Amino acid sequence: MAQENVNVVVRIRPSSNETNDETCIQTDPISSTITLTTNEKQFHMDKVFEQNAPQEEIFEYVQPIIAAVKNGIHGTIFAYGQTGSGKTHTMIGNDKNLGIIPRAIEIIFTDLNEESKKRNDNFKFKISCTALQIYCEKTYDLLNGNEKIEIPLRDIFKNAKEIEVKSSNECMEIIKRGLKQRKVAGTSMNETSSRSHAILTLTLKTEYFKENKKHERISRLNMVDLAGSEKHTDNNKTQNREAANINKSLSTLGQVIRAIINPTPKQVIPYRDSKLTTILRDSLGGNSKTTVIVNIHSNSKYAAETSSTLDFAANVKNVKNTAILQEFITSKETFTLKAEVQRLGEENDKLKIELAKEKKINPITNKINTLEKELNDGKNSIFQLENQIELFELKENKNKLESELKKAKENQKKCEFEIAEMKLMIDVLENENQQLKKKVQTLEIKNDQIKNQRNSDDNFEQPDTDSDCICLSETETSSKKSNEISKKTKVQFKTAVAKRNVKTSTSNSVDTEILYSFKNLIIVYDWNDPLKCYRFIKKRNAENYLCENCYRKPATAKIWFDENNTQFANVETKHHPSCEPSNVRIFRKPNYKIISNKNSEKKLYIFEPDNIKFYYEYFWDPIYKFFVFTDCIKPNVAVVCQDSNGKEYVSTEWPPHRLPNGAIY
Ligand SMILES: Nc1ncnc2c1ncn2[C@@H]1O[C@H](COP(=O)(O)OP(=O)(O)OP(=O)(O)O)[C@@H](O)[C@H]1O
Repeated sequence: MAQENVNVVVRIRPSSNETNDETCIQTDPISSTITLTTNEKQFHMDKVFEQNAPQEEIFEYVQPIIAAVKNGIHGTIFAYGQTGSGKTHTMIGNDKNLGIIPRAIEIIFTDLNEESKKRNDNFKFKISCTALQIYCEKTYDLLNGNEKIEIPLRDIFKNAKEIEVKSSNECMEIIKRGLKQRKVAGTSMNETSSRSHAILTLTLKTEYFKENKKHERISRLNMVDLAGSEKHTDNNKTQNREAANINKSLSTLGQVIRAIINPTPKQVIPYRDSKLTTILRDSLGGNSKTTVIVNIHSNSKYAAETSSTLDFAANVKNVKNTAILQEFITSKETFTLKAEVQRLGEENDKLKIELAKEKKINPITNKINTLEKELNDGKNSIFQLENQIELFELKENKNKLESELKKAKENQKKCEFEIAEMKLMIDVLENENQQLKKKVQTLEIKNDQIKNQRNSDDNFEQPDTDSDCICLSETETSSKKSNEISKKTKVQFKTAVAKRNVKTSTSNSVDTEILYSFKNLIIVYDWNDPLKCYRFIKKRNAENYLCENCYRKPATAKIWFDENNTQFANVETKHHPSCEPSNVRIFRKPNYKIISNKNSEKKLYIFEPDNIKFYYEYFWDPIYKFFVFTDCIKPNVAVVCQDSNGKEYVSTEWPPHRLPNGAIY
């Protein structure tokens, strides 16, 4: 669960009938800001309750904490402030104006009873209460009927008397009786001033079964009415001692809060420096949802106390708590076995008592033997049941581990399959690479031959005279071009590429021209649209070529030669998945340049349509009679064609399968 700040609200008590009722505060209820007019200090709170705020409104505000407690989360509500500022009024109130404690008890009982009815008794709850007071740094139990017995601080809630209550009325009666024992006295500022801190705790235990599992939740609601803080006093000696002790515990409370919000390395939060902070340990910086109600006077006479109270409030607001759901889940079997263990344990205890009695009253050995045997049987049963519990828990653990192992194995299989696929792909690429190397070698030999030929003939191609011009004016997109190309152009386009015939198509397959063939790679035209093409690759030793897009679901393409020894590809359209073909794009001058260098090596430069500083460099393939670049995994080809008017243009797959080069000028 996430951390959340302690919630801090200010409640201003109505001004008393004093002669000087000049106020020392200004409030802004919208921004929940309170300003001390004496020093213009501003304090931002979570909520500011004006003087006339009724008890219902305060209770409404703390309802989320009570709801959380009902759902298994610890909660604390405490009132802090100067003596006579309205803490007891806020927490306990009177018969006409009930405070938070009686209202909380009432709503908890009502809601849990309703829940129990609603869930057809698959919801049980138990509520118990404790009431403590801390007076002059000693902790007393207000429910044990003897106020003088101090309870040891260690495990205070175990040592305090906890009374299970069945109804809100019973609970209130017990609490009222306890509170009567609380130390109160008339001070100069409050006729019935609380001279002790009162800590009332309700412990809620709920249980229900869900999917054969028992869910138990145990949460506490602490409701604290602190003793009043006052520095000056004109009271008697006892009251001065009380005031000193009250101030000591409240100043430790302040130190604890400052230590929580300004932590330093190796520093220990001084919770144990006072009884109050020891008990409230979980409520401040611990496992609890906490709201602090800060009660103040508005009268300027109390400006100094009000200021220090608001300083305290501003500090508490920075304390962060982490409230965790207090739930314990046990499977039904474990629960039943545990109950059985408990029953046998109890039986065992009874038997022991009986045995002891028997020994005293009647020393007949037979009876003793029988009882001892029963006792041993009981012990054995307990031992067996405990073993069963352990076995059951181990089995549960084993099942969990097995299912985790199964998942891990499945994952491993997936990974192995992926690795196998990758290896296959690497094989194909390596094969391609080798073929490319061979091709380069062949080209180099060819090139040498051509050079020799040219040297002898002195008959080489002149460089293109337009080669310096790179200005682009017109680039035709494939879609536009697709509409423009006439049937005749198509035919010419195809003829110009490879001078091959389009074969007749059957329903399942079509014979088509090969735009480019590179042993393991063929690029063929889309049989319907010469502005689109498909790429097919061949696995090692495979007869057929596979669609490069949907590599795993092969669409077969096979290379054939007709009677004129013309190469063509037969593509099975039926099995071809709906892969997007690559676009073929047409470029017209000056969007491309063909340049021959001194060695008569022809190169084609196609300029990036959107940025003429970049270009793609293609090398002339003298064998296949088109341009190609092969320095990437997927070679691209570009063919020089003529349209119906005899105008030259370049057709190529677009965009190419690599990044463009830098600008040439
Ligand atoms: N909001 C309020 N509305 C009406 N009466 C109030 C309010 N707050 C306080 N009072 C009255 O003021 C008196 C003093 O209040 P209360 O005893 O609650 O103060 P306190 O902060 O608990 O003081 P101490 O710390 O001395 O115990 C009581 O008579 C109480 O009824």
